[in-house]
Amino acid sequence: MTQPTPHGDMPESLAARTGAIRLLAHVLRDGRMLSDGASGLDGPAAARALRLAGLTLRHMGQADAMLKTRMQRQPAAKIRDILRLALTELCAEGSAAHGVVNDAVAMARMSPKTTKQAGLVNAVLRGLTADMPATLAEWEALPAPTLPIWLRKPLAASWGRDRLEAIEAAHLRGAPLDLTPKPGVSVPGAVELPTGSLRLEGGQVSILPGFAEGDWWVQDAAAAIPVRLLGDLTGLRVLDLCAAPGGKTLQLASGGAHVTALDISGKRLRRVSQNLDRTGLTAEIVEADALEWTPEEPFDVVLLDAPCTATGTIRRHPDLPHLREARDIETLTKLQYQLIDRALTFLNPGGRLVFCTCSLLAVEGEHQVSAALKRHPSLSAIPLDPASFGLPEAAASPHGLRLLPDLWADRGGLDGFYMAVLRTAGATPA
Ligand SMILES: C[S@@+](CC[C@H](N)C(=O)[O-])C[C@H]1O[C@@H](n2cnc3c(N)ncnc32)[C@H](O)[C@@H]1O
Repeated sequence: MTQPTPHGDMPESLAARTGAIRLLAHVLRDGRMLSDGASGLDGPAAARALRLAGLTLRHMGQADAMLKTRMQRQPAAKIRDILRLALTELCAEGSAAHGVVNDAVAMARMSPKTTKQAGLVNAVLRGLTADMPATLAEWEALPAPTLPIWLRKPLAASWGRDRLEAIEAAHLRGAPLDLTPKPGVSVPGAVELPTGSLRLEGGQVSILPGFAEGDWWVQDAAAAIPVRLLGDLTGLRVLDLCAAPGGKTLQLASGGAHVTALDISGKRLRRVSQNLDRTGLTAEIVEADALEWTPEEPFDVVLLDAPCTATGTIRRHPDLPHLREARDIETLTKLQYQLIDRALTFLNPGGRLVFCTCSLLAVEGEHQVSAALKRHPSLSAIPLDPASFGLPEAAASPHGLRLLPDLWADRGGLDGFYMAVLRTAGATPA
């Protein structure tokens, strides 16, 4: 007799695949992020569903190219997702063919709307799995998936075609698990990067040693650098202006600063509070629109990790190219410029503004800082030497540091980021 599972009578593999199909629909048709966790599952099946949906989004270009030659007409959207997932599992994961095909057919049969197309799913997948070596050779010979044209164009213009292709290859490889440790903390099995972050291949975060003790937090190695640019933080009054979910707030507090963590989103600020509780660190939390809020006293440092397209995090979030649009750039760059000007009004004379964005686009990084320096002639950019922060020379950039995901390919890469430190005129605070 079949034992009941946490997913009713469904085995975990079928539950995870069903969850992945649900997630693909959320991203591709409802425009929701994968991280909204809408698979309807929990525990290991939810984690597997999320991983499968992400893998399918990463390889969607290849799967679509292969499916196109095998079907005369476009099937229903859900059937297309079932086939994309199956093909990705077969070719990119090397999953066992019988399980993949049986579950794909079972998923097609689950709904009256798609059950009639179960035969098509079966025929296409049986055809592909009949000669797996040939199918794999065809998959391998396909061009690597590319970014949407609205992103490719500006990236090729800023970084060149070779670099663009290297970035796209890095997106396909995915990302390791990076941790930012409190001073003196190490994690068994983790490699220490020259920038100070600890790197693991992956794993369930909440069962890693030191999680419950709050010894570290999850933060991409690139995202951990902006705070490191500030050096000693002891006793400084620091405003983390767009703080949630709080990776940089934790770094600032752990470095001995008096931190005010402000964000417009109360929901996201709850994550900052949870992170502070777990790590035993403290910061004053403010829920406000930075463009309207005014502090009672100025700050020595403002860290502005501005809202942006987040295109630097595509290797972790393969849903982003499907959710963002070219028109987002204009809205976000306008907000970034307003936030920079607002942030400068919060500083003491001689105070420092760290501006950073996890974007691949120069308009959200280099151009913003160049324009701010022109608008405010008394502002200066503090020169940053990549080597002083453990980074390769390729990270050198006008006024700041530019990280792209193809850097450190042999170590597992980095998210894309731009960062600069600007100083206002006047006395330097102690
Ligand atoms: C890139 S995220 C910040 C990530 C964060 N610094 C970290 O390291 O975890 C940008 C944040 O800006 C916030 N935000 C957007 N517009 C804002 C505004 N007008 N005022 C304050 N926060 C804003 C968003 O809610 C979001 O949490």
